Amino acid sequence: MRILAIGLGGAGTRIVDLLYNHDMKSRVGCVSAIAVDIDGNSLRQLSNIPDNARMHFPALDPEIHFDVTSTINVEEVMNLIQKMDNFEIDSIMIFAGLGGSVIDAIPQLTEELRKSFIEPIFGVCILPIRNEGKRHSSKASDDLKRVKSVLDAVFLFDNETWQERLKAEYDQFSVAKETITSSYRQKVFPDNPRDVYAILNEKIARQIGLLLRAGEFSETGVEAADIVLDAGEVLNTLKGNGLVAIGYATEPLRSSFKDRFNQWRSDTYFSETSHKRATRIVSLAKRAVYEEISVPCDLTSADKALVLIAGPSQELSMKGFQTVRKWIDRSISGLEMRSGDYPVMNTRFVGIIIVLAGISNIPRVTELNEIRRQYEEENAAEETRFLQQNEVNNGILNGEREKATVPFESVQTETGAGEEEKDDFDITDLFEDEATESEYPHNRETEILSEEGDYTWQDEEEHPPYTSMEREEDLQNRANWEGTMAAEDGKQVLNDGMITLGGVARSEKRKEQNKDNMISVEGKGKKNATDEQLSMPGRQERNIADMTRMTDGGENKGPKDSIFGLKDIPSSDNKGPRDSALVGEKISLGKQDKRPNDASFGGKDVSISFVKGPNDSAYMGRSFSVTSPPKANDSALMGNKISVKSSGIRPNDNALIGNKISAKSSEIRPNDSALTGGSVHLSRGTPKTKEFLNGDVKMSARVPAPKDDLITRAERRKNKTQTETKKPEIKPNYKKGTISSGYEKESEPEEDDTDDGLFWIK
Ligand SMILES: Nc1nc2c(ncn2[C@@H]2O[C@H](COP(=O)(O)OP(=O)(O)OP(=O)(O)O)[C@@H](O)[C@H]2O)c(=O)[nH]1
Repeated sequence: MRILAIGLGGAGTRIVDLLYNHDMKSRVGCVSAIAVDIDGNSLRQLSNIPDNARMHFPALDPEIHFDVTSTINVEEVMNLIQKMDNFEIDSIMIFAGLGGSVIDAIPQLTEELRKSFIEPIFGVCILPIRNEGKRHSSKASDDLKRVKSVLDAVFLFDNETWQERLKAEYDQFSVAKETITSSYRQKVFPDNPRDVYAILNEKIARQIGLLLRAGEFSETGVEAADIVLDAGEVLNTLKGNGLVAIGYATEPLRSSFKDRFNQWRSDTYFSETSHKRATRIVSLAKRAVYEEISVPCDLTSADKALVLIAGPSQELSMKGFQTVRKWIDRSISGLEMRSGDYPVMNTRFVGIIIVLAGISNIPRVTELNEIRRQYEEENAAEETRFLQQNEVNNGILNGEREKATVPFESVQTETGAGEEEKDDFDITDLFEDEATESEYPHNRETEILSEEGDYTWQDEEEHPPYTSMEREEDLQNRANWEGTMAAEDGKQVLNDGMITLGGVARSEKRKEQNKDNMISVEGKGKKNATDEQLSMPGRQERNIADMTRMTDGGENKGPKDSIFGLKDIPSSDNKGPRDSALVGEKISLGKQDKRPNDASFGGKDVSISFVKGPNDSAYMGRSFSVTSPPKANDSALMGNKISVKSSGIRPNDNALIGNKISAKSSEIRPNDSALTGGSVHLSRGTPKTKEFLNGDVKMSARVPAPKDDLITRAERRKNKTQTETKKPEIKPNYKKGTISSGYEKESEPEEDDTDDGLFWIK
């Protein structure tokens, strides 16, 4: 899927920078990137996005109030986008950190983009870490509501979850390696925020990048992509579906000499280990959904899903795959589930990607909303107290001494005065308080309060403008978080130059208040093991998913179409399967009254007799045998081995493509450039072309002669044979996976260049 990636702010630009880097390394070229920020320092530190694609909009004076939406000139951004050499894109993706300031530009930017692009616009948004403070989390909650309402879908990635998870993983790894003398093998979780972000960004870029690269080729014409996935499949899963999460889990395959040797052992060996391979796919899927997911969520609240498995074909267990499909299909609340398997040769990994779209239950989002609610309540209480205190002060200034001496709880609390101090109230205390409090940015609210007499930030949809003062506080909170992270390990905080800290001084008291504002959300238990799983509430009135064995389709109700597959599909049932129903290693249908309609057949061995002909691009697989059907019309037959017997009507278009084609007793010959393949056998043809037939192409008696390319090709082949030119075997460009939109492209053998699975699928 080709995208225009727009990075906004520190988080957005850094992630897009990395995504762009991965894209260049993979030589696929499906990402066109620009970075927009108000922080020039952060922009300068990017290392991959070209300079002319970085846009810096400095605030006139960061110390005074500035509005991000007017600071960032959206028209200039649009000009740059239009000037860019934009290839045909399938969608636009905007990357930004929730709770930051630059994300405020999304609504405006989206509005402009929609004027020029009809492609869907998605967001990739980062949820903040808890320690960044209540105000930050509260703004993140507001931001999410706002961007969700203007974008077609929003991918979420939770910094908090992933930071904890990776830290636990690193800790576990270091403990495990303590016995090893060479310290360089120890992985230590960094305490520098920049390095933490770098690790998190790597995860995000990998999850998103792999999904994008699936289905793209390198421009050089070299078959760099092993997976071809129709971008439409991904877009259909995402579009109009609110919040999206991606789960991505991989497992390295053992590559000892013995294992390599075992690859050449008999089929019996593989059948013995088939259960093991199936279990691996299932456990990878569980990991992808429960552990390695961009934001932990309730699977049963998802509306749509997309499942892809990839790896060496002999390791991809169809049984495991079908079990996973069935599990996901039954678990999600919606009905749409897409899936595909992608055999990738020469890789040492097996992996799975699971995309869940339209999720309604994401605990972290609920938590942010709750923090926002609490924060607003606290703000309201504080403002009320402040107003009351102002009134008291005014009373004192007006000489109303008695009014000032009225016991006032909040004043006592603020000053820490005990009961005995009640009578010794000193007017100077109030002035001190006033001086201290004057630093609090309350002017606007005070005005509102004095006018309306009550606090009015109750409207859920009303978002108070994000002032530069608030921004400074956020930055301060973030600095606290950075400090805390370092302090945990007793290490010095390094100045990473990545995040510019604001320069507005605050009183000690205000800092204390900030501390109070820090949330104390019920902490997650420290993860001790990586296999710890989230336990999500199960869905009511659903069968318990069978994760280990193949499950029957269900009692009296017919199984969903997507459940068909595997070895055999019963041939006696007259009710034809509906949709993309037939996927499996071996499919056999006989005497069906009703033809299967859509792109129904995908599998290794498909055998169909006496069926009402499938009409679309129905047959795709390795080996086909079609007996006496009405003609297959479109580009129907594609596979390694195609055999058409007694066809009443010829297949017309570019119908036959495969390694080995055998058409017997065809009454009418295929006319167009119909026959393409390594080995073509037509019987009952006219003898006149015999002189041209050589090598793999044979024609006998009564089939009308092919008059198109075939003759030329046969002649060419003959000449080549005569000059003893060694001719490489002709292979079709595409080899079928198991869904209609998924093709495996055969690529040159290529060694993995990393051991982390990053480029094992390009
Ligand atoms: N994963 C990840 N998250 C980041 C990164 N930088 C910042 N964040 C998170 O994103 C949130 C927004 O931060 P930024 O993107 O730096 O904010 P901004 O939009 O540039 O606005 P400022 O508030 O001016 O910094 C922060 O609260 C962090 O939680 C990063 O490089 N990677």
